[in-house]
Amino acid sequence: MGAGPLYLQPGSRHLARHTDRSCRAGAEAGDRPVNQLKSGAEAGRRIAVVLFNLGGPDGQAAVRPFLFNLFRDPAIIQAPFFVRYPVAALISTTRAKSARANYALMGGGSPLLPETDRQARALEAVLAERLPGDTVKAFVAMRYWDPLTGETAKAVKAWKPDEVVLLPLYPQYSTTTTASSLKAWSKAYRKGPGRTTTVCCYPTADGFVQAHADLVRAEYVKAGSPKPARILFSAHGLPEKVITAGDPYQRQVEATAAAVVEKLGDILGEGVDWKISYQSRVGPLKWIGPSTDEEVEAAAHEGLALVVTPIAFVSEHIETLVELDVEYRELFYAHGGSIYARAPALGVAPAFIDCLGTLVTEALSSEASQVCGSDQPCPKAAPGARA
Ligand SMILES: C=CC1=C(C)c2cc3[nH]c(cc4nc(cc5[nH]c(cc1n2)c(C)c5CCC(=O)O)C(CCC(=O)O)=C4C)c(C)c3C=C
Ligand SMILES: [Fe+2]
Ligand SMILES: [Fe+2]
Repeated sequence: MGAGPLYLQPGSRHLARHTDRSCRAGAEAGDRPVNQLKSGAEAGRRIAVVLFNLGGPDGQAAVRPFLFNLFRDPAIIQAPFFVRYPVAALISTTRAKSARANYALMGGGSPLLPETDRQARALEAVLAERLPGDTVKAFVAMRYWDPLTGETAKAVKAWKPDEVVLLPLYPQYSTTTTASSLKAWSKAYRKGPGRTTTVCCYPTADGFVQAHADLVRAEYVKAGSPKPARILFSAHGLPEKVITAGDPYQRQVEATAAAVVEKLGDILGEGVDWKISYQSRVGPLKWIGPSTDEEVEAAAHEGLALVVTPIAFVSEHIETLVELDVEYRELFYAHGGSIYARAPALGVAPAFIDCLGTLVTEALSSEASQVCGSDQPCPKAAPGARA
């Protein structure tokens, strides 16, 4: 597995540039008056914001090649090239049939790109208001399917930005997602124009947490405010050895859940509790737990109403629309559960998009090459951060 701690390079230049302020919940910089963010010399900047996500097949024919791209990534399968390629070919071929059936439930392909495009347009609108005089364009770079990172890097180069802000749509940092995307970007954007600043992660950033809390509360109320009930924060799982090797993902997922819980004091308490679980296990390795299916089954047996909320995905895709909405729902009812509700992914929730806007303005006003919307310790030098 890609457990190499790419983000911990003691003695690197990045480490020295990582200032104290870059790891605070990022509200201040975005709230600063615009004229404090840019001097006259900087007025009229061309600002490219690059949104990173995993990507998903856009139709049935794309499922196998998408899976091949995913499994040949050394961040996902850590093995030499000559082992990884045949393994990727084998897994993508054997997994393609069931994966195609799941994508067919969503109309044939993944909604991830249209969802991400909507987020890109919403972010442009927020930034156009916050940075009048500058021209901001949000680009989408997917890791395993179109628009692939190399293609987006070419488009950004051609646009000739003065500033480039790298903004992963992974709130919690992982070597398997954030680092993999940023590494691909570094390679593709070598010698590209503009000053680059990387947002590493934002597991406890204000608007991100608030948007989650609002969506969970609304879903719980819509379900009739049942008691006894459980709010289940479901995150994508990872092999245990990735975490043991130093990946901060699980710690950051826990920090997100704790921050959302703090805002849900009005519904949590007597008769309503919460838990974290991990979904989407792939392959034979031991993954972190508890698993979402175990927790769904346990809640049904305990006679609890369940409100499941995706906590590490910011848009709807196969793991929300099929796993959470179809598979786990069926599992819950099969085990005698009564009420199963699912809070939507953040999508273009205004508080979330506003938070992304704040992360971008904070990055633009930062001297450091990497900023982070978190009060948690962050990876010191994400690949992609400028030297
Ligand atoms: C927090 C986000 C994600 C982490 C961490 C992650 C790790 C991870 N994923 C796989 C294997 C698969 N992931 C697949 C799809 C997929 N995964 C994420 C997010 C995270 N993955 C997204 C956004 C998507 C795209 C979904 C879409 O709508 O297309 C798939 C393909 C689907 C399937 O066949 O189940 C696989 C396979 C591993 C092995 C891993 C960590 C090691
Ligand atoms: Fe995944
Ligand atoms: Fe049962």
